[in-house]
Amino acid sequence: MTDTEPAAPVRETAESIATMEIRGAATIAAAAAEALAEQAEAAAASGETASDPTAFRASMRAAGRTLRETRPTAVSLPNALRYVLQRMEGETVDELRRSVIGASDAFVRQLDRAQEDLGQVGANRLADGDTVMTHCHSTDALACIEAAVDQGKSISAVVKETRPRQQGHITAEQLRDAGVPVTLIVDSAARRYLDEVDHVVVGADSIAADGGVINKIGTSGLAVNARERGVPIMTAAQTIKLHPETLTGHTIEIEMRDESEVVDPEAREEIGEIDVENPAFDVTPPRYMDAIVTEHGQFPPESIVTLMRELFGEGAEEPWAEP
Ligand SMILES: O=C(COP(=O)(O)O)[C@H](O)[C@H](O)COP(=O)(O)O
Repeated sequence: MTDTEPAAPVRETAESIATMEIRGAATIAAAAAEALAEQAEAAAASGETASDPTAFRASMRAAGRTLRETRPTAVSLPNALRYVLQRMEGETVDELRRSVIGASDAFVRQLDRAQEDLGQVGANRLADGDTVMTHCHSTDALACIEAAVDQGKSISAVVKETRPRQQGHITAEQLRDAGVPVTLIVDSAARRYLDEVDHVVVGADSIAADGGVINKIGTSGLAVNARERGVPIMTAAQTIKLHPETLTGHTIEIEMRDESEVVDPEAREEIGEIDVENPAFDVTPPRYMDAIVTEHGQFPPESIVTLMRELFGEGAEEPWAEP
């Protein structure tokens, strides 16, 4: 490692986030915070960063930039980096190291607690005997369903497979392990099954100031169909999913992923000269979402801006940027 090049654990975490071995907004946030703690340990142990607080700080910012550049849509990633790097303080390398490790630990603990708390709120919206429909794999959404089961409610699930990467299979396995009877369907069967469903529960990668929910591609179509069938839909999202930059008019970048996730290279050869596009996320307008469930309670999407201001003020700092 040179003094500005992040340590191996940061590079490995960044690679795992980019290739989606580590995925899902909350999991990405925890991994990023933990990688910063590992960077602090490594930087305090060797080279110029071990004796020079300025070099140490620069190496932490560089690690933040490497992690930030992996995936653009889930705001939990920059929010995690912000939380840890804003709490980096001290005159000596040892003080700086300890502050980073303390902030990283506190962040991960808060994530777990927030998920538990929002799970209770989401569970209260579900009734004994309900069938829920899910999209993609969201640990926040699963927390609601699992909490409902823990409350003694009998819940069953219709799980969308979620092309192209089929994260629905992970959801199906986890719900099965929680004792929830699961029916797995292809995405295009969702509308047909909505008549048998009492609630749609999804997660979020980001929530915009106007209450728009950014989540796995297909969420917005599901929400429109759910509204048309009269099925309530909630987003389970802890507040690290609130996107502070949208308070000042910025839009959220939708990640475009490689076409090989949609068509395998052999089939691609055969298809020849056509465009293949693979947007990973979409935006559900607030009017199609019934509630955003957070660790602070549930909110109508249009009022989420109040919570966002309270938690993030008027904007977003970038403590990983070069001074
Ligand atoms: O859209 C996805 C995952 O997309 P990908 O698989 O592309 O990362 C999830 O619904 C959110 O990230 C919320 O997940 P969680 O509730 O676990 O934060």
